[in-house]
Amino acid sequence: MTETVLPPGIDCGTGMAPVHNPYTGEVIASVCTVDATAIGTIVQRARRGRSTAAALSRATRASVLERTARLVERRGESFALLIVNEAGKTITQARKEVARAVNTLALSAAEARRNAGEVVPFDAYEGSEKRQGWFTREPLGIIAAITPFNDPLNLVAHKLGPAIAGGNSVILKPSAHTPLSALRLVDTLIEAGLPEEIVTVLNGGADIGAAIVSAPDVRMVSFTGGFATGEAISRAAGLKKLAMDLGGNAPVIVMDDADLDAAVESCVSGAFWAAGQNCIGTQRILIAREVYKPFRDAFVARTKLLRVGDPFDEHTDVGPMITEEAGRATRMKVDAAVAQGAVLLCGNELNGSLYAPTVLEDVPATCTIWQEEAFAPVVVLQPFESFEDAIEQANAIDYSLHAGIFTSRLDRALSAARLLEAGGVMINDSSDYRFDAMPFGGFKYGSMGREGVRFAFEEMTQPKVVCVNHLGDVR
Ligand SMILES: NC(=O)c1ccc[n+]([C@@H]2O[C@H](COP(=O)([O-])OP(=O)(O)OC[C@H]3O[C@@H](n4cnc5c(N)ncnc54)[C@H](O)[C@@H]3O)[C@@H](O)[C@H]2O)c1
Repeated sequence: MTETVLPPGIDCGTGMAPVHNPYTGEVIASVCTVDATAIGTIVQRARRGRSTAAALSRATRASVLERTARLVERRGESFALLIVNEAGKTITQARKEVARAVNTLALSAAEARRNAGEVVPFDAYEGSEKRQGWFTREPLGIIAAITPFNDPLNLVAHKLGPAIAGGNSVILKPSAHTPLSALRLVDTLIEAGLPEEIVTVLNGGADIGAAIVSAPDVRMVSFTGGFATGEAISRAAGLKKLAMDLGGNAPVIVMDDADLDAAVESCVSGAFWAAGQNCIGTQRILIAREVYKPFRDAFVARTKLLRVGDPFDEHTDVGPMITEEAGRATRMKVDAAVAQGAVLLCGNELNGSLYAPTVLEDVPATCTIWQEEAFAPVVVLQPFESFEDAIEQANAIDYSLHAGIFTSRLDRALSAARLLEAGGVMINDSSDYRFDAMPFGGFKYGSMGREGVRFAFEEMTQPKVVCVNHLGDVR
């Protein structure tokens, strides 16, 4: 499949860029790219979009989003195939992503109808009894949305849905690896009735990304991606609102009283879903010393059963990494850990872009694979001596999106929920559980703002207070 996809409304300035299937390496499409010289035209269009978007009633925004959700659902299989083709997710995982995107769009429509502001209780305070008022939620204007490769549809829906619901215009730059799902989603929004100038999709890399985030008319940058890119964006953006959904290195604690079978099953999925290219994927499993050996043996045995291969095959559990280079970089990090004393229990084999699910133990805490986000199908097993030790090890890393704990004791579960420094604590689930309506984001380094439709909607709108002074008596 080779096709030319032009972003609506912008001329193809710098030529075409190939999009590759990560499994076969085949070019599946060519997309028109733009560079920083196009930024003036882009912002001009976004300004027009801003006025159009703000003038749409909430009812219109909601019905466009509802129609889009229905269209995406109806064409679910074709969206899923596109995700497999450009991102290399397995077909089963791609179908789940489509279902989640439908929900994200439907939630956004509901938010457009629901979240209209609040009454401000002026009259409840002495001295302001003569006043009455409320606040509304107003659009911010132009929002720059920058998205990563790993959930090429749903993470785009998480930006566009709330932004449109809030009456904003958007300049969207999806990952250069996976622009096709984003382009198709925007086409679908337009088909559902969204005026074209409200969303401008741009294909390209860091160059155009940096130009967008530094454009003065842009009021907010909503970014999902890695720490280094987040740092570059925060330096370039200047005085703009920033929402930063960055990486993780998620810990899951397995207590001695846990249901070990459930913990193994859930952690295998948590570690290797989407070939580990998942910001809340389980990277460090901390296991009570008493159950370390049975957990480890069962975990490694279960991991070895995973079928690695063609993501279009319904039976495949683990598809490719986004590029062969990402696989090579992962293997180097694992080799470095082994050279420093880590024990390889399985995996670390690279075949094209397929990287075998990898389990390590005895990893020195100084290793990159312990300290930093792997974003790969690699997991580290580590025993702990006490609950306090587990919490300390879990919290030792400065990147913190989600954490998990398996235990049958309610007191331990609730203590962990209180003590784990993470944006979400999953009890009897691995770290990678996410429901699209919940507040989603990290604690600690770099994290700013929250996604999850209601929360993103609030980030992407601003309150405006209206206060009425009753000059006469108020009864
Ligand atoms: N917290 C979350 O919700 C979440 C979800 C998914 C992925 N992620 C993170 O995303 C990362 C993986 O995705 P990736 O490799 O695509 O991330 P990345 O940071 O390399 O790229 C993300 C996006 O930023 C763009 N970009 C690159 N340089 C830029 C610049 N200087 N200015 C503006 N834009 C620029 C890229 O082209 C891409 O569209 C991982 O770290 C993962 O944890 C986070």
